[in-house]
Amino acid sequence: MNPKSIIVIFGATGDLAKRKLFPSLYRLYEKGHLNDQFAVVGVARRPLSADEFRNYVRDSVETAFQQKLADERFTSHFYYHPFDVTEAESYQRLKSLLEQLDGTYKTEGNRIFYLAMAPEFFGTVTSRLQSEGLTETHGFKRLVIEKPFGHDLASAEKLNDEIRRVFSEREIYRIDHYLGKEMVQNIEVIRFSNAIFEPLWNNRFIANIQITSSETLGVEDRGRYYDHSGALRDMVQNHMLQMVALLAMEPPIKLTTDDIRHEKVKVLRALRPIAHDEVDRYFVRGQYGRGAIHGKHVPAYREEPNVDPDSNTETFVAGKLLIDNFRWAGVPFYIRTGKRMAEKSTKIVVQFKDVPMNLYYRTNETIAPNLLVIHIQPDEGITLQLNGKKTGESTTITAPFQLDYCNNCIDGINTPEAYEKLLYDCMRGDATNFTHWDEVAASWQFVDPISEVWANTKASDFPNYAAGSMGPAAADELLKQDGFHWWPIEHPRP
Ligand SMILES: NC(=O)C1=CN([C@@H]2O[C@H](COP(=O)(O)OP(=O)(O)OC[C@H]3O[C@@H](n4cnc5c(N)ncnc54)[C@H](OP(=O)(O)O)[C@@H]3O)[C@@H](O)[C@H]2O)C=CC1
Ligand SMILES: O=C1O[C@H](COP(=O)(O)O)[C@@H](O)[C@H](O)[C@H]1O
Repeated sequence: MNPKSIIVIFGATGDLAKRKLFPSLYRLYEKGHLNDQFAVVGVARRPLSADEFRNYVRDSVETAFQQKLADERFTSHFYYHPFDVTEAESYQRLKSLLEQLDGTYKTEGNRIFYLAMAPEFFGTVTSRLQSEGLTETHGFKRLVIEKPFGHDLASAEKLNDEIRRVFSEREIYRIDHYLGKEMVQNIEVIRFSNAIFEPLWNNRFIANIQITSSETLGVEDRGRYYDHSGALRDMVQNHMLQMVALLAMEPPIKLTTDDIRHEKVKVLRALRPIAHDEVDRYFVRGQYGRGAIHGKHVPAYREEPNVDPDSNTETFVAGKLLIDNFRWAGVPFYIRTGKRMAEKSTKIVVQFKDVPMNLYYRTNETIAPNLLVIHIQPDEGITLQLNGKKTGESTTITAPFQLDYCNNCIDGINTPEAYEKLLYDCMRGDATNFTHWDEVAASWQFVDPISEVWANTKASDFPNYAAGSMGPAAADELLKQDGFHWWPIEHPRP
């Protein structure tokens, strides 16, 4: 089914639209997932003509794919409507444009409003869309909303109340772009379609689960936003907890949006709350100092543009999460994420418990644990680490070996970009890979006490990790005290 819709992008001249949204729409168009019954209207303040905007879109696509567009077929679907979203009058002209385009492209009154602009505008835009009649349509109306969805539970509730006055929960698509990643979507398939995993997927057989999402980039030009956010709000509240939920949820009754979300919410609600006086025991914060990444010297976080030179903001978080339910009681989920780390890598390592009796036991030799590694990015695939006889040695000497499947090594397969999948899902009305309000609320509830403690206590040791390292030593201690260690994130492909 090819969806028909007008997509209104608020913030169409911004970084997100340019780097992600236009290229993703182009890929959908090129693959034939969009028929000709679609139009995109860009909204931003700067005065561009329709032609200038189309050139801007063309440029963004050509930059993303490093190839020239052959003709104007794709960009001819784009329109531009310059106005300041805080001014009520301009919405009437936008309304007329949408009605006119609806006739031209036969989009049956279907409208997607994509808020790709600063969150302070989310409430204003949604209420104006209603008061000026843009949401009165005979087709569907949907709201796509970018992160951050609030900066704590109270602000998220306020924002949610504002948008729920205009859009029902079913019409709201809260973006978490990790949910659009191929291998994040693969987690449930790996778990629920393999007879060898599901029986072992519990506290009887799993020792711990580790999720690492490390970046080599610093804050780039987002210092103003990031210095008020930090890694806990920027990455943990959303992407990291979403991955925890997918790894820990019960098998849903059916693979429907509601059933999957229901199971994820149950996990987030079962996270053991961290009391203020327990934060130091379960969580570690870090901030990068100067260092070198892949041989290039980079400045400390406090030296980045638009960052307070005395900033207390964390650029790294490691945490130990416990899920208080029958399946996971006693199994630590370790998470870590940070900027300016040694590698760009997102990986999940499931460490299985040791065999009950080590027949190959020798005083100075230990048997390696079985590991299931889910490679999210940049490499995609899974590795299963098993043990076998060490070649050429007697049967008492074991050695680990890896069964390796590489998803993005297959010739001709070009994994769709997360935004491409999410835009297409939204156009088709599939909200499975978007976050429900209950998930957002439960995540903030978990994260809030940690950010409260960190906001109120100055980290005396910041900066406490060098750019280009794997974070502060305390993150290693977190696992060491439980008898574990972080598994390496580099994974040389054969
Ligand atoms: N960039 C990214 O990689 C990511 C961004 N996000 C989120 O996406 C959203 C957009 O981010 P990003 O694109 O980086 O932001 P930018 O600052 O690059 O872009 C903001 C956009 O909003 C427009 N704008 C600002 N004020 C007004 C106004 N009063 N009326 C109309 N338009 C206005 C700007 O255009 P003009 O100046 O012409 O008005 C511009 O198009 C944010 O919520 C961000 O958190 C989420 C994940 C990643
Ligand atoms: O949402 C965000 O994610 C990016 C990391 O995304 P990835 O797809 O490159 O792993 C992060 O850089 C950014 O700070 C954060 O807002």
